[in-house]
Amino acid sequence: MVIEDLIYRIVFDSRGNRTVECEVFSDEFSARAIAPAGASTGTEEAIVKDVSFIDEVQEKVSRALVGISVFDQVEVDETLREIDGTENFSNIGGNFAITASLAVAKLASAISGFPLYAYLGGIFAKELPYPLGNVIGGGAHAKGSTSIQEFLVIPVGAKDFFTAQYANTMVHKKIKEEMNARGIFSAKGDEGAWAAQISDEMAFEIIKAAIDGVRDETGIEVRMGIDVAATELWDGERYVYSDKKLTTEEQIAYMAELSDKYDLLYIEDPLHENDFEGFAELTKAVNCMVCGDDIFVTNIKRIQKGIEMGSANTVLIKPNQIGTLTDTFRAVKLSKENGYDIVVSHRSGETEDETIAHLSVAFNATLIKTGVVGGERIAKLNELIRIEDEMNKPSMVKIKWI
Ligand SMILES: C=C(OP(=O)(O)O)C(=O)O
Ligand SMILES: [Mg+2]
Repeated sequence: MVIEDLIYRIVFDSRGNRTVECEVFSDEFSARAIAPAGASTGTEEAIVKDVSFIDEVQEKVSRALVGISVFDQVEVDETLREIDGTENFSNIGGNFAITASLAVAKLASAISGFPLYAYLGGIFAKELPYPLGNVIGGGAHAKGSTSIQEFLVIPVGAKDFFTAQYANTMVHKKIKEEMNARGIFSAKGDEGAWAAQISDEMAFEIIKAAIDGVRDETGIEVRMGIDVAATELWDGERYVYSDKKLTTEEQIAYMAELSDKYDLLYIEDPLHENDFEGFAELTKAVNCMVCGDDIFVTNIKRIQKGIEMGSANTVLIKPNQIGTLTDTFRAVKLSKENGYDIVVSHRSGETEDETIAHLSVAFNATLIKTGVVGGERIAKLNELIRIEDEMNKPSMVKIKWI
């Protein structure tokens, strides 16, 4: 079965921005994928091409891909790389490339009759990731709120995915109650996390109260994590918070202190995107997941450098950072072969596209980072609930850090 037709159309994302959707056709089958968009993007990410180039890109991509077998994902992805001709997809755009790549995988899955997680992950893909839920947010996702971009929760005590997501929704609700009780006005940021004019310290305290409440009511243990998105704080010399400026050494000490004080299970981007040494120093100093997002950008060259230097122990996987499913898979493979955990992640600008739910299962991710509430986040979380329902006796992944 070959790709018979490929079209792009412009649709909208959760921030109301225009984005591209790719739809591919073969026989009576069709499948589509939509590009998400970041706000705190890594410098080395695949380039996002303006949607106004849609006709030109469609002409190039469809001419190249029509006729290729829907089951030859590597050929499809290498062809996308070839017609682009650059490392970072600056020609056809990573957004146009990833949507074609994922749409073809979804088409192949539809034709094969296997759900995408099974088509990609095989019959032994039977473990579900824990949801890493964003409950309080600031930084580039909600200016005027906290300096740390994301305060995250992981319901490690839940025995199944449904209960895990349920626990995260309880924490999210309790945080609102806690803020109301303290007279703090809050609204929602880009990812559905609560945004408020509070200090980072206050955010930790509020979340602690909320997860204690959930434990008392349900017996489920919930741990905390953060995405500092430190590149956004770095001014070239220091990390600039609303209430302090820290040197690299002070930043590392601060991260270690937070990890101790709040028993953090997860710290993402604690240092700026080019500080491989700082990442390595912190990874040695703490006993939790230290995850690289902007530093690795799902790119095997940068992940390889991190592995050699001992930077981080976890890799954030965002398919649109690298531009094809094949390169995403290579990033996952390299990370895992070297003992790194992986976390499959949404972007702050999202849509109803649920593909990453399947990727998280196919790739046996430890966590899926995709918010807690909001239609575009719930699309992925509910898909995981469906996957759990449809699987015969799935289990949750074992988190080696607990
Ligand atoms: C999801 C994130 O944000 P963005 O999509 O804005 O890069 C992140 O930094 O992990
Ligand atoms: Mg991040």
